[in-house]
Amino acid sequence: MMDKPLAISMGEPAGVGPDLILQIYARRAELKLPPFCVFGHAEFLKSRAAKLELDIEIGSVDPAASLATFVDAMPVIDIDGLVPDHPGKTSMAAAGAVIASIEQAVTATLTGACRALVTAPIHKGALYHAGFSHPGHTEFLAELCARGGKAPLPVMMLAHGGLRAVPVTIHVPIKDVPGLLSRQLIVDTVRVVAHDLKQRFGIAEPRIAVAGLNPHAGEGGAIGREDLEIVAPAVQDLQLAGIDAVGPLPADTLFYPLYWERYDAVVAMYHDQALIPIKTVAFEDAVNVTLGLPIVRTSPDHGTAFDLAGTGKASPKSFIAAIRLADAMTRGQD
Ligand SMILES: NC(=O)C1=CN([C@@H]2O[C@H](COP(=O)(O)OP(=O)(O)OC[C@H]3O[C@@H](n4cnc5c(N)ncnc54)[C@H](O)[C@@H]3O)[C@@H](O)[C@H]2O)C=CC1
Ligand SMILES: NCC(=O)COP(=O)(O)O
Repeated sequence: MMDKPLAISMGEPAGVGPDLILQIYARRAELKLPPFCVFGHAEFLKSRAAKLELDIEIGSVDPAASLATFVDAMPVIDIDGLVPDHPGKTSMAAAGAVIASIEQAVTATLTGACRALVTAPIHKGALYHAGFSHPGHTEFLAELCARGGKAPLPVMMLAHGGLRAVPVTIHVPIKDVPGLLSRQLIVDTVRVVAHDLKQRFGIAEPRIAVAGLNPHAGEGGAIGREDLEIVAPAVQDLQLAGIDAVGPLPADTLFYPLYWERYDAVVAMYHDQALIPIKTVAFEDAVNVTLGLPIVRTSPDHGTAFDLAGTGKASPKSFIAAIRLADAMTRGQD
């Protein structure tokens, strides 16, 4: 596997993803980065590199040729389509190439041509507008990994060092969260977390904290009954299955460092309950990892940052951390 490149999907052309890919490639030697290839639109990437005044070569290749090319030119697996270079301005015309770059990068990773996938941010609103029917990468990747069979349960995890936060429900309206939460979904999600922390992060016996849904985890049922009726029974099921899970714990105090540091992951009930704490303390460094897939996928924690696209001013730190984590998670695989 070490002789395979990482696959990077180019993300939303109007956002900072392409800028960061190009800037990071320009610093590949200084940062001692593992070789990667970019699934993207070569002419567009050349245009953005020129805007950013980056003096780099871009070579259109296939994944197999990427390792040799990486030293002298950024290897690009060229995606067909029309991709205008307008930082901060989405184009319906580019949606096809954005989606195809993810699809082709997943195929290359599933077939072993690449060793892991790192995705640059997409603009979900722009893709929905163009007819994309998946809420985000996380759910789309599960469908692509199904390869005609049953899709795995994809689990989003934001990680920075020992702080790992997982939402049980992901890209759903907040009003739907209580109805979507079920004992089975919590059990299945925590099982995936426990499995992948063992297999992919080398944590022999993961300790998992499960947050309650309601303030103060429902205060014994007085402030909402979901914690009593759904979360607590799920935690009991997990404990009976030999998983070191505790909860429901009050979500507001759970992210106090002396509290979360007792656990290898915190499983929260909805997107913002998990992501706000980690983005507050580690926005520039945290990485988004999708658990539950047959491939390793990481991503920077931030989005398309249209206000910074084309300026060269976006921080590359989370993207670099995503590359390093994908590398570390697949190092030593055969
Ligand atoms: N993995 C993915 O594909 C993700 C995609 N998104 C998408 O991104 C779009 C915009 O989302 P927002 O909520 O506005 O979040 P955002 O992360 O794009 O921007 C939020 C704020 O953080 C700043 N920021 C973001 N990245 C930065 C960087 N690397 N360096 C310095 N400052 C940075 C932006 O300038 C902005 O002020 C949405 O469509 C969302 O769905 C959001 C998160 C992840
Ligand atoms: N806020 C993180 C996020 O929405 C990332 O979603 P995905 O595109 O990685 O599924």
